[in-house]
Amino acid sequence: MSGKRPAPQGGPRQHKQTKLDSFFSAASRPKKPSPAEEEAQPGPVETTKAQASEAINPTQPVSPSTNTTPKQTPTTTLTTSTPRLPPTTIHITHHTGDIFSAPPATLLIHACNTVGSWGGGIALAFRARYPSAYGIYRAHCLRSTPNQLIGTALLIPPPVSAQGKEKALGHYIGCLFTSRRYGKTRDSVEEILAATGPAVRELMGMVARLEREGKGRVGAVRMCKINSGLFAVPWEESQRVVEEEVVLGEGEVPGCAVGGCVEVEVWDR
Ligand SMILES: Nc1ncnc2c1ncn2[C@@H]1O[C@H](COP(=O)(O)OP(=O)(O)OC[C@H]2O[C@H](OP(=O)(O)O)[C@H](O)[C@@H]2O)[C@@H](O)[C@H]1O
Repeated sequence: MSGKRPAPQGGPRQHKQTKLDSFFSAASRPKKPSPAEEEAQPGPVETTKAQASEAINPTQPVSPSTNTTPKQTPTTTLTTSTPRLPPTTIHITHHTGDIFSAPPATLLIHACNTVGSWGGGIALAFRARYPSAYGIYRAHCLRSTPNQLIGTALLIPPPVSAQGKEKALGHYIGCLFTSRRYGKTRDSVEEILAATGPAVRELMGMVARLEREGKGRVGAVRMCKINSGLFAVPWEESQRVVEEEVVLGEGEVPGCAVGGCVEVEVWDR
C-alpha cells in the first residue's frame, strides 16, 4: 500500500518565507515536463501546475499553463517601487459543523497525498460523496510523479454529466498536494508546510482562471483543518502558512475575494 520511500530527510527545505518570497516562489517552481496525452476522463476537470491538459469535458479545467502568476523575474525587481495590483491574502474564519453541508458552488478544500489515495480521514468522506472527483484525482496522480505534484493543486468542478447526487451537490473540490505519500512515509512537517503555501496559491489561481474563462464561479470557500489529522501537522502552523505566506497576485484572485481578502471558512466537526 504505501510506496517505499526513504524516511524523510532531516534537512528539509528551510521554511521561513516572507510574503514576497512566497509571492514569487510558486512562479519559480520547476515546470512539469510535457503533458501526457490523456484519455478523456469521465469526470470534469483537472490541472496540474504546468499541465496544459484540459479538455476533459464541458465543465473544463483550469489549466495553469496560461497561469497569470507573475513571471519569474530577477529578484532585484522585488524592491522596485513600481505599483502593482495590491496583493490579496487569505483570511480564515472558523466554523463548527459539517463541511459538506455547503451550498452549491462552494469550493471544498482538503489536503491530499500524491499517490492517488483517498483512503482515510476526511479524504475517505470525499471519496464516498464525490466518486467521480475521486476518479479524476486518482487519474491525475497516476499521470505524474510525487515530485511533480508536490506543492501543486487540482481543481475539480462539479460534474456536469456524472451521477445525479454528486452533480446535485454542485461542489468544487480543491485538492492540495501537501505530502508526497501518506502513513508512515508521509513527508515531514516542514515539507508539508513548505508545500502548503504554493498549493493553496495555485488553487486560488485556478479558480480565478476558471472564472475568467467563464467556465464556472465559486461562491464561497470551505476547507477542513488541512494537514492536522493523518498528516499530523499542528493546525495553527498550517493556518499561519495559509494566512501569512499566501499572497495572490494579478490573475490569481477568485471572484469571491472582498477588499483584498479571500475568506476561507475552516469547518471542523
Ligand atoms: N469525515 C470527516 N468529516 C469532517 N471532518 C473530518 C472527517 N474526517 C476527518 N476530519 C477532519 O479533517 C481534518 C483533516 O484531517 P485528515 O486526517 O482527514 O487529513 P490530513 O490533511 O491531516 O491528511 C491528509 C491525508 O489523509 C487522507 O488519508 P490517506 O492518506 O488516504 O489515508 C488523505 O488521503 C491524505 O493522504 C481534521 O481536522 C479532521 O478532524
